[in-house]
Amino acid sequence: MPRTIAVFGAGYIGLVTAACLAELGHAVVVRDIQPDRVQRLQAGEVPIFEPGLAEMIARNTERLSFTLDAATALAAAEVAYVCVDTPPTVSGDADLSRVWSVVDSLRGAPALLAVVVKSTVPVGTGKRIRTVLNESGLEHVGYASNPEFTAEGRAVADFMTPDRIVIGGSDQDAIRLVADLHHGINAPIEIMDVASAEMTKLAANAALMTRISFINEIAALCELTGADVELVSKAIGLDHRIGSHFLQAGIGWGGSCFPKDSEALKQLASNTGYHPQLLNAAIEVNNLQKRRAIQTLKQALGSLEGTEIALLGMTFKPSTDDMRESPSTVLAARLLAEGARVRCWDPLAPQELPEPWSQTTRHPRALDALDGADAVILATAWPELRELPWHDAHDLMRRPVMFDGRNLLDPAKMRALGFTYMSVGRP
Ligand SMILES: NC(=O)C1=CN([C@@H]2O[C@H](COP(=O)(O)OP(=O)(O)OC[C@H]3O[C@@H](n4cnc5c(N)ncnc54)[C@H](O)[C@@H]3O)[C@@H](O)[C@H]2O)C=CC1
Ligand SMILES: O=C(O)[C@H]1O[C@H](OP(=O)(O)OP(=O)(O)OC[C@H]2O[C@@H](n3ccc(=O)[nH]c3=O)[C@H](O)[C@@H]2O)[C@H](O)[C@@H](O)[C@@H]1O
Repeated sequence: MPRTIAVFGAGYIGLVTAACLAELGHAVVVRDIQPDRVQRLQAGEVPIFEPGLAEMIARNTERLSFTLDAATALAAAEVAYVCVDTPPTVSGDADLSRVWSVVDSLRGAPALLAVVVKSTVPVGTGKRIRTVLNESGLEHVGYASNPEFTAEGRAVADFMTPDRIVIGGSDQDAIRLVADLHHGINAPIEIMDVASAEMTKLAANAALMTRISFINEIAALCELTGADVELVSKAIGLDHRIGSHFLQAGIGWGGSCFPKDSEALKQLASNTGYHPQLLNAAIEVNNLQKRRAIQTLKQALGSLEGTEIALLGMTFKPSTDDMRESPSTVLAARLLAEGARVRCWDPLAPQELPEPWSQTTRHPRALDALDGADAVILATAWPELRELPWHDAHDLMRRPVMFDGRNLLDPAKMRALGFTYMSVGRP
């Protein structure tokens, strides 16, 4: 049955959730606190890039609207979806201030049946929200946790065809309501208590990032022993007990979630007196991975002082414009600190970026960034980089030195073109 839904937060998750719920037939009002963002959405502009999102919003305009005003969003809403950001505080714990601000705005909502939290939150948050709802005269309103597992760059597809839908709650009506909102999606629905749903989200991300750090550690051992991590990764992934996903070695994981969620889980553990050794190791391997890349380049060039380095790929992964916690940012900062000049290229990264990017030069074409460069780092696995005319690039570069941080290119071919070619965990 179609419902009326208020979605709080018009970011990557809020917009995808709103568009997909509208696509499933529900009427959705999205509320954000950024006037510029809301105005652009009202004018039919989509402020973030996510494949298929703009098209989905465009074909559901009758069922989708955008507002700055919480009361307008809640006027007829039967469900309030919380999709606001939960960034780290200075202590590394998740900052829940935006979640509390949404919960505060729910008082007096006339038609509300359930509050659903999709934002990633520490275990125990739902229990606290339940208490606050009860104290706000909303004891009749149900509560559910419905964590999100979509990955950026494929969020719309992931939402519509998920591996599973997780619903945490103790109120059967709220659980049924959230399950019914997903009518039309063919996926197992895992129903559990709120704390387990909150932990499922953090544990899923921790499992994925631990796998990447694991293969990056194996890559380091491959470098020391002459083995090839790409062959090893493929062969171990064929074991059905291991599986092939998230075993791609490279300069490490970044993004809006793995870094902050690993830190939040670590602090959650520390706050309960537990020392999360495996998680700490996964984080440490990831931090070292980016520094190892700079070390490798430094050894190849002798010194980075005064060199011109082309940094190709700025976003934390391909098919997104998201720069949050991108490994490229650490590479750019380290290169600048070593005295190098950095010229960068990316097809989707925003033009306006915080430090250290203003100290770099941005080129619209990868070949322009390579012209006269002493070395190139491939930092994001953009498919265009595979197609680049590397023969021409070789001739344009002052010194044809390459660090392929995503193992995108064929070492033998690049060496045959005359490159001093280095990658992650391959001879
Ligand atoms: N980005 C992703 O791929 C995924 C994100 N998540 C989780 O989803 C949550 C949201 O993440 P993103 O969408 O990436 O964040 P985002 O930063 O892109 O979007 C958050 C939006 O919420 C708005 N906002 C802040 N306070 C508000 C309020 N009181 N009322 C209405 N809107 C408000 C902000 O202005 C912003 O537009 C986070 O907890 C994140 O961990 C979970 C799975 C995947
Ligand atoms: O909680 C979240 O926000 C989301 O975090 C990740 O999604 P996302 O960060 O969008 O992107 P991923 O595809 O997971 O990549 C994360 C990082 O790991 C790196 N990565 C990924 C896979 C791999 O094999 N190797 C590797 O280095 C990527 O380059 C990227 O920097 C999870 O995949 C989603 O399930 C989750 O919902």
